[in-house]
Amino acid sequence: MTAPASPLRLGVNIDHVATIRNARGGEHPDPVRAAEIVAQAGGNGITVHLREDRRHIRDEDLARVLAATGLPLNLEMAATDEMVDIALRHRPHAACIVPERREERTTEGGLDAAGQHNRLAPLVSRLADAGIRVSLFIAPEPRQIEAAMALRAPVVELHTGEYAHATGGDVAIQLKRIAEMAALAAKNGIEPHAGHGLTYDNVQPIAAIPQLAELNIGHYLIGEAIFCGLEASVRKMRELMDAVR
Ligand SMILES: CC(=O)[C@@H](O)[C@H](O)COP(=O)(O)O
Ligand SMILES: NCC(=O)COP(=O)(O)O
Repeated sequence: MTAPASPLRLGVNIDHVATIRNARGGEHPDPVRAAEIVAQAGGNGITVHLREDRRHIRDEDLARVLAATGLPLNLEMAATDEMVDIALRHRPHAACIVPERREERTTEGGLDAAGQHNRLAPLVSRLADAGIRVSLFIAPEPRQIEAAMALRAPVVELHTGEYAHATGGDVAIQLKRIAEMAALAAKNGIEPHAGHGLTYDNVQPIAAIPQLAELNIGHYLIGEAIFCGLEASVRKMRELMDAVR
């Protein structure tokens, strides 16, 4: 008999509220208001990515977003001393280490945890020693899960971008990779999360993977919010996820 799947949390990435705000350089729309609406709509967490170039979320947003709701904050950040210092000052619930290339349009791949053990180990320790739950945003590959184990990361977030962009028979191949890596992570005591590029149309096969504990979804929800409002877009995503768990 298979064990029932555990509840699946929805973390809402509000970066692109700040993208729109920054387009005009003022204060509207405010990511704090977005965080409050996510809380009302049944989101389980807030995710923000403080990019090195500050193209959306900015330093001054962090304290305000943290104070806005009782929801846990997942701070996505590059593996740099500057970002670790910021995380230690703000003490978010979780810090998700992501790869960053200044010129990229979005986070195109996973963190090469396997190839950067020595660089990542002291950063992971500093965060963990401060009581911050460390997550590694990795491609769904066995060697990256093994690297997360070696780094004693309690969480991995599996990059779903290749799945989201797949077509035809490749969709099932990419889904299988994610399902297998979620199972491998869970078997080894690591809590698997997933995210990137998820939409109403592609979320359910991912949400049905029983080991996954959290999905982080942003760009699509903020885009849909333009048409139906943020509360409605979060509620609809929640319903789609709940329908398969
Ligand atoms: C790591 C990740 O997937 C998120 O940060 C998401 O991509 C939103 O930020 P960008 O759109 O700036 O990549
Ligand atoms: N880590 C993934 C995330 O936070 C949201 O990614 P996206 O839905 O904006 O592509």
